[in-house]
Amino acid sequence: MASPKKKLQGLVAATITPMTEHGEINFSVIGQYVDYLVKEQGVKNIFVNGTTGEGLSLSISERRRVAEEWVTKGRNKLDQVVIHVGALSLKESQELAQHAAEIGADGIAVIAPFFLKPWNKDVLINFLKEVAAAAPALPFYYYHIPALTGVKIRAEEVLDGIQEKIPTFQGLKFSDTDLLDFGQCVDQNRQRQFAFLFGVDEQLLSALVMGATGAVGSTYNYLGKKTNQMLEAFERKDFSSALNHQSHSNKSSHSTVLVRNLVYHILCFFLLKASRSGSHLLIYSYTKG
Ligand SMILES: CC(=O)N[C@H](C=O)[C@@H](O)[C@H](O)[C@H](O)CO
Ligand SMILES: CC(=O)C(=O)O
Repeated sequence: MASPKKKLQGLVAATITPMTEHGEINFSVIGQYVDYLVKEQGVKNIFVNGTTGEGLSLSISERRRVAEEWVTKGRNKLDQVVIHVGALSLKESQELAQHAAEIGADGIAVIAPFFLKPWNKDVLINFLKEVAAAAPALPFYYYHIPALTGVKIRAEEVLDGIQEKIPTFQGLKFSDTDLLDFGQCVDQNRQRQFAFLFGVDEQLLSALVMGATGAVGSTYNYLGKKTNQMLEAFERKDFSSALNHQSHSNKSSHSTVLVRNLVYHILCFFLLKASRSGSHLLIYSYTKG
């Protein structure tokens, strides 16, 4: 059984799922990957099987094995391992939630079902509640990513009264550019100890101003160290350095795509030979600008 955890804060790397060139999961590099994140990037929290990890493109049995491997290899090295267990099937999602608890993960996160979509807040909350109930001892995070799920219910609305429905609710992973919605989530839950984890890496500084307590993102796989410098600058109220850090990271992501892709490809050379969803999402998102 998981013990009540300290709050998830700071940077959380959304891990890539390493693949062999034949499209099979390459479990053998996960130990190395953990060491790389901790030693080279100063990142000690991970988010597994999410968007970056292509969790929705893996089979349930693969998702279980990937989660197990990260938890095992991260033991005594990482602070927290959060497993994304969202799925279209409630049963599968519950199975993954229960499995995450059994293997000793530190939390679970769930996106909204995205094919037959919940049409209002209550329908969404009921789904999330059923999944959370399958892992009653694990902190639960709602993963808001409307651009990919198509579920546009504002996060502020979802959070309103959520703890009464989901006692294990511990925070929000907010992957959207609507900083008004994000700010209202923070503002209306000030007295609660929720984690407000921002998920649009390019706008993290703005989200910090609005009250983000941490960030989950793909870029922290290789910009972790630099982003930690930005967090430190923000903490000491050196906003001009913080802005320099953000601009620098963004420049490599959107204008000079090459620099960032180079770093990414070096990382991928060691970790990832193929991607389950065709061209890797990261490459897509880095080159789209
Ligand atoms: C769509 C997507 O993958 N979003 C990620 C988190 O949710 C981000 O970490 C982005 O990958 C990142 O901001 C780069 O564009
Ligand atoms: C960024 C993130 O949280 C994800 O890839 O799921």
